[in-house]
This record gives sequence, C-alpha cells and structure tokens, in this order.
Amino acid sequence: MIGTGPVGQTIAERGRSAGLTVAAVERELVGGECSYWACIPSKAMLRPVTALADARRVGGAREAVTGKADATAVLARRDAWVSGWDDRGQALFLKNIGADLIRGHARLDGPRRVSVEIPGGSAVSLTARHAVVVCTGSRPNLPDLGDVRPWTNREATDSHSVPRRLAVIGGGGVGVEMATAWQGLGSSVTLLAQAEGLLPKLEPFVGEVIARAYTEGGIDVRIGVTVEGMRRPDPTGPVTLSLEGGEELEADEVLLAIGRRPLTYDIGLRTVGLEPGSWLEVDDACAVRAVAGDKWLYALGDVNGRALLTHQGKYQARVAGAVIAARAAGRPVDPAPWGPHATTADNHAVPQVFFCDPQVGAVGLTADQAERAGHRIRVVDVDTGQKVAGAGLYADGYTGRARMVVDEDHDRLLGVTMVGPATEELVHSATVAVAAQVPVSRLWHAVPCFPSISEVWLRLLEAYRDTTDAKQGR
Ligand SMILES: Cc1cc2nc3c(=O)[nH]c(=O)nc-3n(C[C@H](O)[C@H](O)[C@H](O)COP(=O)(O)OP(=O)(O)OC[C@H]3O[C@@H](n4cnc5c(N)ncnc54)[C@H](O)[C@@H]3O)c2cc1C
Ligand SMILES: NC(=O)c1ccc[n+]([C@@H]2O[C@H](COP(=O)([O-])OP(=O)(O)OC[C@H]3O[C@@H](n4cnc5c(N)ncnc54)[C@H](O)[C@@H]3O)[C@@H](O)[C@H]2O)c1
Repeated sequence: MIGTGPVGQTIAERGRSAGLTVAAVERELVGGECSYWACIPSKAMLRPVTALADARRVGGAREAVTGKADATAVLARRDAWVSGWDDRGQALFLKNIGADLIRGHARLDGPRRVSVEIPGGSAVSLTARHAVVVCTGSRPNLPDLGDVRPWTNREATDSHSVPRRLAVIGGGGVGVEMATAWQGLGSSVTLLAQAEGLLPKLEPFVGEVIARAYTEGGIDVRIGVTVEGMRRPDPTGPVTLSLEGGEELEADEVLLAIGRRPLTYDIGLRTVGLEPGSWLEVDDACAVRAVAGDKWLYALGDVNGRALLTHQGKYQARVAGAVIAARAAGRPVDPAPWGPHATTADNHAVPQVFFCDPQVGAVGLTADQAERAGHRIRVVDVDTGQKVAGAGLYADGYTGRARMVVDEDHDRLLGVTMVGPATEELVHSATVAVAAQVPVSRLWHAVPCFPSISEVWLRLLEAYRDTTDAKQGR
C-alpha cells in the first residue's frame, strides 16, 4: 500500500488482521497530513480558543477570565500533539502490527507492481499478490504565486509565530477553522470568501450564523470578494492583496484555503492506463473503476475524492480491508448496500464537524441536495438558543440553530445540521439516526436527557409533529 496517513494505517492493520503480508510505503511522515498538518494540530490549536470562548459565555466563569489565550502555551501544546513532527511512534505502530515500512516515493509500475525510489538513490520493486492500495491523500490547491509564499494548511498548522495580520482566502473548512484559531491566538484576521459564503456545501443558515458570530467577535468577514492579485515585494515584508473593485488589503501572512487536489500526479498512473493528477474514482468496494478485469487496485481516503475526511477514509479502509480479505481467501464479496463490503455511508451518511466557534455539525443531505435527488421532503428548523433549556444553561445568550430533513415517503431522516456551541458531540446521534434509517416515529422513544443540549432532538420532533398536525388539520 502507498501512503501511511490515517487511512493507510487502517488498511495496513486490516490487511494484517486478515493474515496478509503488508508492505507500507511512506515518503514523508508516517501519520500523514492528518497527524502533522491538518486534523490534529488544528484541533489542538482550536480547543484552547473555544474553551476560553465558552467560559466567556457563562456568567460567573466569565468574570474569572481576565486574559487572552497564551499563544506560546497553545502552540507548545500543539507541538506535543504532533510529537514535534517526529513519526517514530506511528512507525512503531506499523512495526507492532507486523507491516513492513518502506521509506521512499512509490509509483505504480504496471499491474500489481510498485517501484519505490529510496532516498539516497536506490530502488525497491514490489509485486502484490492480492492488492495495491493507494492512500496518498491530497495537497492544497495552490496556483503558482511566485514570491508571495502564501500559507497553506502546512504553515497554518505548524507556524511558531502569530502573524499580526492574517488574511484568509477561502470560506471552506480550513478557512473558517483557521480564522477562529489564529484570531484566538491574537492575529487580526480578515476572511475573504466567494459569493456563496462560508461553508457553502452545508445548509445556507450555517454560513450566515458563522459570519454573524465571526463579525461580532472581531473577524473581518468579507463575502463575495474576489482576490485579483497578490504581491510581496519585500520577502520579509507584508503581502498586499488586490481585491476586485480596486481596493487593496495588506497582511503579514495570507492563508490560501481554496480546496484540495489529489496526490496522484507522480504515482505512475500512466503505467496502468490512468491519467496523472486525476481523482481515483472507485466503486463501493473502493476498487478503482477504470481498472478492468481482476480487482487489484484500490484507492482510499482523500485520493478517491469521495469525502475528504479522516473518519470517512478510515471507514473506507475498514470496508476495503474486508473486501480484500474475502477476495484473498476466495470467499464471495457481498455488494449489498449497508453490508460489510460496501461503503454505503459514503453516499448517504457522511458526518462532519467543523470545530470553529461556534461549532458546526452535519450529516447526510441538505434540503437542497435532497430535493435535487428527487426526495419528497419536509424541513424543520429549531432555534436552539430559544427552544432548548440546556443550551441556555450551557451558554448565556446561546445562539444556534438545527435542521432536520425528513423523507416524507419513508418516515426517516435524510440529513441533520446543527450550528452552535458544543454541537460537535451531538453529531453522532444524528449520524446514528441517518445511517440506521431510524423511523421518525421511533425517534420519539429516544428520549434526550434534561437539561442537555440534546433536547434539540425533542424540539425538532415537536416541530415536525406540529407541522404534521397542521397539515392534517388537527
Ligand atoms: C487544515 C485541515 C484540517 C482538517 N481537519 C480535519 C478534521 O478535523 N477531521 C477530519 O476528518 N478531516 C480533517 N481534514 C481532512 C483530513 O486531513 C484528510 O481527510 C486526511 O488527512 C486524509 O487521510 P489520507 O490518509 O487519505 O491522506 P493523508 O493524511 O494526506 O496521508 C497520505 C500519506 O501518503 C503519503 N504519500 C503521498 N504520495 C506518496 C507516494 N508517492 N509514496 C509514498 N507515500 C506517499 C504522504 O506523505 C502522506 O503521509 C483536515 C484537512 C485540513 C487541510
Ligand atoms: N473539521 C473538519 O472535518 C475539516 C476541517 C478542515 C478541512 N476539512 C476538509 O479538508 C478539505 C479541504 O478544505 P478546504 O477548506 O481547503 O476546501 P473546501 O473545498 O472545503 O473549501 C474551499 C473554499 O474555497 C472557495 N474557493 C475556491 N476557489 C476560490 C478562490 N479562487 N478564491 C476564494 N475562494 C475560493 C470555495 O468556494 C470553497 O468554499 C475539505 O474537503 C474538508 O472536508 C475538514
């Protein structure tokens, strides 16, 4: 297998547990982008910032919070979470499960073959009896900007100094999370997003709530602004952004967070008839569709473009591991949806949490996506701060909202979205409801504890019942 990020490590473990021999090739750090420049360091930076913000929202605690986050201490905590960018611990994990770690750059070299360029000039050739699994992840979408040297997710998560002024371009997950983190650490942040707003893949109210909260909290949020150019004439000086309409914006650093590209441009795809640089499209067993005949090439995690999320890639690895083990043992593969050999949740129940302030959690389809997919739906919304006692107890003046999208023909949920402080731990309840296709009538029997924020579920069900009664004239 190629790439030992969280997804590669999971498939290595699954392969070993099935008794297969596993060679794991890594060209950089075992643990991948997620461990060193994405999920882990970003959350290590965000948690102290949101903890402080939470305390400030509670009378009695607020009075005890007299200072700002200690950026040096926060970044030291972040450094500890990434083990100082030292991967020996994760390499030991591979050793302990009995996988062979080969350090070098891997490329496909025809069907079932992989050649590894070892630093120092030697090479290793590998031939897979059962499967080659590509888990090479993604890289930032980064146009050539010459001397501007913008931050990518790497600098945004490994920097040891806090820029006085940070411009963030892109209102997706990286942009909104890093805006919260760096503003909390003392930067003056300007967040520039296109007309579609913040977190545009989610329900529209999410971006509106976040934009309002950010603006009130001092982040300069500019929606519908196009950056036409950037320059940094003095390599040690600030960067100037030219905005559409002629305005200029000066910042000490600029973070470019405008999406990702698959890391497939130099992995030998041509040797198996595939296009370098393309996303590796897979079926629900995670086998690469374009490879004809025997299923021997699999692609998991970011590189297949299905859902650029660690947990979803690891899910794919658990399923593909079962598929590869079955095929290796000559057992049948069961392609039935929701069975052991199909990544059905990729299509219906992908959960995600953005750990910004306020947090966002969502699973399944938005109302718009559900309608476009042809479902007959009903949408119910709840103002969490107004309707849920537990929310008010959690934070004075709690601001948040929740939505559930109900499939009217099948009495089940297609999607749930929540925004507001502390929603990150609520998302899994929604994921269980959506993935298990729990009938709405049965959800009434899943009683949320009083007075927790979970009672938002009760309010959603009541709102659904009330609109049902109104429809039926009761
Ligand atoms: C700032 C940021 C924050 C994020 N936060 C979250 C979050 O909170 N939760 C979440 O679920 N997702 C989050 N994500 C997304 C998450 O990081 C990715 O979905 C995840 O890293 C994908 O895992 P992967 O194993 O597919 O790839 P990666 O983690 O990118 O690992 C791929 C590995 O393959 C190696 N590799 C590549 N090419 C080769 C080659 N030719 N030979 C050998 N090795 C190779 C790389 O060196 C790397 O180690 C975040 C992303 C960013 C950018
Ligand atoms: N907590 C989490 O789970 C988490 C956090 C961060 C990132 N991620 C994942 O990492 C991936 C990458 O995140 P991302 O934020 O880089 O990508 P993204 O695709 O989520 O967002 C990119 C944003 O940039 C905007 N954009 C594109 N071109 C632009 C341009 N020229 N100028 C201004 N804006 C432009 C897009 O409209 C979009 O809103 C995402 O798919 C996300 O799932 C997950």
